[in-house]
Amino acid sequence: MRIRGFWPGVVLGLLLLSGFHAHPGHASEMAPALLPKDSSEFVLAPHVSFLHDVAGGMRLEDAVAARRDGAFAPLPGGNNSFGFQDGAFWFHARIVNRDPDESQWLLVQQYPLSDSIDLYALHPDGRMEHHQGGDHRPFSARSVRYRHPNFWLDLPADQPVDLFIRIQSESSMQVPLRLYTPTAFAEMSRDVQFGIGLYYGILLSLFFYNLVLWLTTRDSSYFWYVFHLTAFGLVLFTLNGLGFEYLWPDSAWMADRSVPLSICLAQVGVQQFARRFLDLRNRWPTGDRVGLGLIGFFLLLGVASAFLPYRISTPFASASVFISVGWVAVEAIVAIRRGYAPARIFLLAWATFLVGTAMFASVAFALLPKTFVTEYGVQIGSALEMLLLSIALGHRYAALRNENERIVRDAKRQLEHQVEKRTRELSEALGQLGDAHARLRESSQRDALTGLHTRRHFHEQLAPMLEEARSGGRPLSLLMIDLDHFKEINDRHGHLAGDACLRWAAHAIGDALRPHRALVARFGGEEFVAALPDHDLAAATAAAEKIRHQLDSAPCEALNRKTVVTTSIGVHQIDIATAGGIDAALERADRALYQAKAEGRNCVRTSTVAG
Ligand SMILES: Nc1nc2c(ncn2[C@@H]2O[C@H](COP(=O)(O)OP(=O)(O)OP(=O)(O)O)[C@@H](O)[C@H]2O)c(=O)[nH]1
Repeated sequence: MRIRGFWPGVVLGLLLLSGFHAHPGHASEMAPALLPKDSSEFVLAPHVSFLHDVAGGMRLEDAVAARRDGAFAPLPGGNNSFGFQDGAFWFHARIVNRDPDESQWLLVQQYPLSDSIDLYALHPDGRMEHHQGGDHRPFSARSVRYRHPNFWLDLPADQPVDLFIRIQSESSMQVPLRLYTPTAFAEMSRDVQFGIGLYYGILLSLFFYNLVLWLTTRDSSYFWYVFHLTAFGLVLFTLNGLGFEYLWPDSAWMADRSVPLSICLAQVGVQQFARRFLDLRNRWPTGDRVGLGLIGFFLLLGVASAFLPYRISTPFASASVFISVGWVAVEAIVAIRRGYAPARIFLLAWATFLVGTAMFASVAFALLPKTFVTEYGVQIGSALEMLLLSIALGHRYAALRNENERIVRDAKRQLEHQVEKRTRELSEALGQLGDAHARLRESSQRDALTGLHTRRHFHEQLAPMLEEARSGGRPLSLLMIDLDHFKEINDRHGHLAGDACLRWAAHAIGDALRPHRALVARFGGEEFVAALPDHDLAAATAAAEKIRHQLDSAPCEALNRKTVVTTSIGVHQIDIATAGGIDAALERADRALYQAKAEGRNCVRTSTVAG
């Protein structure tokens, strides 16, 4: 596989843009090319002389005459490349075939982009063969269906044949001419086709692999990788002459435009892929803007190359490639310095491509010997580059996935922490609410003035006490306690003093009944009620007496005044076997109290009625 004239062609093209001209004064007769016996291929360059027909109007007769006049000159420095030139070039070589067994030879112009090639073979017997080739002629016109222009030559043994070759081309002017025997050509082209197939096979498998990855992940990096790979593949396809052979065999227009167009597309792909892969927008905004600028430039140049002459658009696009390629390397280095690990493989990939290309260019400049690795540097370098970029994409994907997983993990941990905190706060609030509720319940069960239980709470508590007494077969008694002549206390000492006396009496009752495990409540006004578990009538009466005595024996000291407060108490033992209910029992105790009041107050009376 030969790629005459891509990177080295570009460099040479730029160097030689000014062009070489034959100087008639230096004309010399070249030694004829002697094809030795048993040879199978032959490089023609050392035997080729040339004439630059700047106006392009010379005909064969003129060229023959000019050669006779010594106007043809040897190739400058043996170099068969002239860069971009105006007009036409005439080349001449005299060939003498020394092999009587091999009269059929194939002349191959190993540069696929020449526009028009006219080959004239002048035989000593006056016979003249004329062949035409180049990518401005249909592909089907070629002697052999091959990516390089080629021409069958009849070279009878020991007869000098003068070859005059006229080349006119908008692309670089190159004449890497080689002669092959049919067998040698078949073997050479088989090996080359195998190499080409291998190379595009690698590119195709990477293409489909990453295409599928793009379709499944929808990560645009994969798309731009595939774009870059396709466009770069197209550049080589075009430069190899395969574009003309397989894609546009009849289109001279496409043959001319495909080189600058594919170069521009490849650079758009490279820049866009680098922007996405390195995430320049976030990592290096200035670099990102320069990348965008380059994309805009190559897009414009791509469109312009449809109209610009090939000799302007191609060298311009090729020279711009150096800036673009260098810039990508700068972007990768900046990304690495900013701590983006996947950019290392990216840079390595880029380096393999650049080294491969540099090796290839060095061969063209004769700086390195021609070996398999150096000659196929661009292919090896670019295949390695594509492979490494594919690996880099995988790494980048893994890095992104790990980052995502880390974010999800962190978010989950934070959420758990939050939930834990909120649960703690909630249970604290619930605890406080429970306390408040308990306090509220307690306060609703207590009488505000005396601190004793309320009548309602007494009712609620008495029911279970009664039930307990019933089930245990134990006695339960009630006391109805009413302060005597309390109205008088209020009237005489005022309501506040009355309140103080009520509180005092309540405390005294509570203190007196504490040893009795009694349930004590304010029944209303200056009346109190008490339930005494495990007290029969006698025990309850004794407790009542204790209360009555306690109040009677010590005056209430309220508002600096001593007030005697006496009390009347009615006692009733609930008949737990036949009791009709709480209200009935309370009424019986109340009746006993009434009796105490009626019998002079400050005394204890018991209920005689069962129930
Ligand atoms: N200071 C004060 N007085 C109250 C309170 N509740 C009721 N009283 C008073 O207690 C008095 C009860 O009067 P009565 O029902 O006539 O009974 P009494 O004067 O105690 O006479 P007897 O019960 O028949 O001995 C009324 O004057 C009520 O105003 C209270 O919370 N504070």
